[in-house]
Amino acid sequence: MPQSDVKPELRRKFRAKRDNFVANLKSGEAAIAFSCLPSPLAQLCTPGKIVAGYVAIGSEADPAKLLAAAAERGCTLALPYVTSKTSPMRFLQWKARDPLENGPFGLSQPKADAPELKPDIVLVPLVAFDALLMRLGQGAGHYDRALSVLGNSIAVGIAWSVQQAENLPLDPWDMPLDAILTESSWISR
Ligand SMILES: Nc1nc2c(c(=O)[nH]1)N(C=O)[C@@H](CNc1ccc(C(=O)N[C@@H](CCC(=O)O)C(=O)O)cc1)CN2
Ligand SMILES: Nc1ncnc2c1ncn2[C@@H]1O[C@H](COP(=O)(O)OP(=O)(O)OP(=O)(O)O)[C@@H](O)[C@H]1O
Repeated sequence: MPQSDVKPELRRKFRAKRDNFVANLKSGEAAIAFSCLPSPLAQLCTPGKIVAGYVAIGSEADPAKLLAAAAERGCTLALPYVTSKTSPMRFLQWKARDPLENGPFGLSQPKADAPELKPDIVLVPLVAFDALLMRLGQGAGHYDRALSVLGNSIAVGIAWSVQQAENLPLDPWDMPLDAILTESSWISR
């Protein structure tokens, strides 16, 4: 069976795990999670680097404080912009106080006319990851397509530890991550 056919069930399972984990987090644990850049990531966030993040929805790990820390270090920020499942994703510039607009799938996105940027570092949302640093996303292929054309960018998955899967099913287009940051660890090659 094509690997894609087993992915929907895995998405359901790991979204439920993530929801359950976040619902049971103590408020102190939630407050410190993803609140500062781990040193390998801080070292990459030098002035002028372009760092793309995302606006978390639901129980996704929230990179907002990591983005603020990168901006504090002189990085330029970008957020993803999509219009549908099938159209390619672009990264648009975003500054801390710029207003966001409602996009599809309940997303908050920069205004469509913000400048398009090519990120050096991409903080990547995910549904599940494995020890080989492969990821399962929302199923639209937005990040697989974006990462495949970005070339030298560094892709860092941001996830709760319960999102780690034994072995994810892989399709030929799946793009590996360079590292994963969870609330309790930094996993890299
Ligand atoms: N916060 C966030 N922003 C992001 C992504 C993401 O995963 N998370 N994306 C990653 O590609 C892109 C948007 N792509 C998406 C593609 C499909 C669905 C989607 O089908 N969502 C389901 C509900 C998911 C759920 O239950 O958690 C839906 O709307 O039915 C969402 C985003 C860019 N921005
Ligand atoms: N580089 C690519 N070029 C064209 N289509 C692609 C590419 N990468 C993935 N796709 C398409 O995206 C669809 C979804 O792929 P998959 O189910 O692996 O998504 P995902 O990894 O969960 O999602 P995402 O990458 O958005 O987080 C597939 O139909 C696949 O054909």
